[in-house]
Parts: sequence; structure tokens; C-alpha cells
Amino acid sequence: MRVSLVQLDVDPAVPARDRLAEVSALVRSRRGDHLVVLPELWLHTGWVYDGWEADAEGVRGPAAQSMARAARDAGVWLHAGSIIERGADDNLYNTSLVFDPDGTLRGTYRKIHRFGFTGGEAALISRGTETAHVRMPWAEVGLATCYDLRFPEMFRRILDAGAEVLVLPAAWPARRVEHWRVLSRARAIENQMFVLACNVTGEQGGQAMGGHSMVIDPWGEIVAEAGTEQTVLTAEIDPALVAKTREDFPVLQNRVF
Ligand SMILES: NC(=O)CCC(=O)C(=O)O
Repeated sequence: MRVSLVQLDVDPAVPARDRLAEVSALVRSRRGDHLVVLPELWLHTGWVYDGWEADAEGVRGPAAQSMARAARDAGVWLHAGSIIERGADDNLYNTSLVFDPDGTLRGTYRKIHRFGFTGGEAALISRGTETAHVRMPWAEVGLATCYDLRFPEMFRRILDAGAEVLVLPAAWPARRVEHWRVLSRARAIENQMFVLACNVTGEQGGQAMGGHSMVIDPWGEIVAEAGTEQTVLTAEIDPALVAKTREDFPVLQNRVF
């Protein structure tokens, strides 16, 4: 399974329509990949919130339609990162979208753990309530977003739903990038699954973003890792390695909780 993580330099000064055009072209250029992954809130920006209320859209809105077309044109599965979703209840959610190679929306995930404590996302966005996963031809793929990474109990639930590969879009700052690296590996090791962790780079809201997108195997080895530049990180992964790792070193059989 050939996967590509698109680590984007999200510059809030660039108009969203230009970013949408650039990213659509990037996805279209990935023909030959099986799965393409975009980061968290690359369109609406993760750390500049003043446009969220006005720019939020539905899961079948213009951004979703552009991503559906790009997935179809490239013939790839596309985890389109997340958007600020306006729900039917009129609340805002940080929602991930997954399209198949026909451009059909096959999965959504509303971020459960919101970052910011008393401000930012935690104040402006409603909490998702359900974990989510998508069946792809090669593997069962679990979905989580950025700050979720700090809550291992959520990944156990995703594991119990059958996930073999976990996709994690993020807008994680450079200041805590070692947490990102360690926790992404920890989630792969403790759940014996692939982790595809796709971050942004550049600067948002006065802080440097961390980059270091990673493809991590079920043994916790880093198969590929980006630096801090905008790049497409491509790797071949073999989902059969999940069952082999779980069989060769069956720690999950010793779970008490
Ligand atoms: N966008 C986020 O969820 C940021 C998370 C973060 O900065 C952290 O956990 O640290």
C-alpha cells in the first residue's frame, strides 16, 4: 500500500481559495498512490480562528466537493484532513473527511478532544462523540485528530473496532514536536498498528508549526519522517505486518482493561 502524507506550509495570509486550488492540484498529482493524507484544518487554519464562524461549511460543501473531485481525478483514497464543519445543529466541529477513488464520501470524524483549555478550539468548537474508522481495500483505518493523540484510551477503542492503520492529521506546534514524535510512536507500539501522522509546517498565529510528519510501523519503527519543509512524504507499507506483529509478540492478549 503506497501512502503519501502531504505536509503543507499553511500560511494564514494566503486566501483560502488559493490554498484550495494548490492542494487540489497536489492531490491530482498523486496518481499511483493508494492513500493520500492531508493535515488538520489546512483550509481554515488551525491557529487563526477569526474566520471559522464565517467560513465553516457542511461535509458536502464546496471544499468537500473539490476534494471529492481531486480524489476521483487522481484515482486515490483521500483522507482530506479536517475542515471547520457547520453541523445540522448549527454548531461548529473540527471534522475529518475520507473519500474513495470514485469521490464518494466514505467516512467522517468529528474531533473529540479539543485543544485550548479555555480558549481557541475548546471554546469555539463542539466536541465530537463517536470514534470512526473506514474500511479500505487493504486495511481497516481508524481516524483521530491532533490533540486526540494525548488520550491513549481513545486509541484502545479504535483498536477494539478493528483498526490496523491509524490516520492522524494535525496542526501541532514546533514547541511540542518531541511530544508529537514520542506519542505517535507510543500509539503505534501499544496498539501494534501503523500510524500515519500528517502535520503542517510554517507559521500560524505567531507560532512555528512542527512538521515531522511520520509513517510508523506496528513495531514503532519510523518508516519515513519529514523535516520542517513543505513536502510529500511517501512510503510503502504492508498492512499484513499488523497481524504478524500481533502474532509474533502477542501483548494485546494480556490486556486486563
Ligand atoms: N491542534 C491541536 O490539537 C494542537 C494540539 C497540541 O498543540 C498539543 O497537544 O500539544
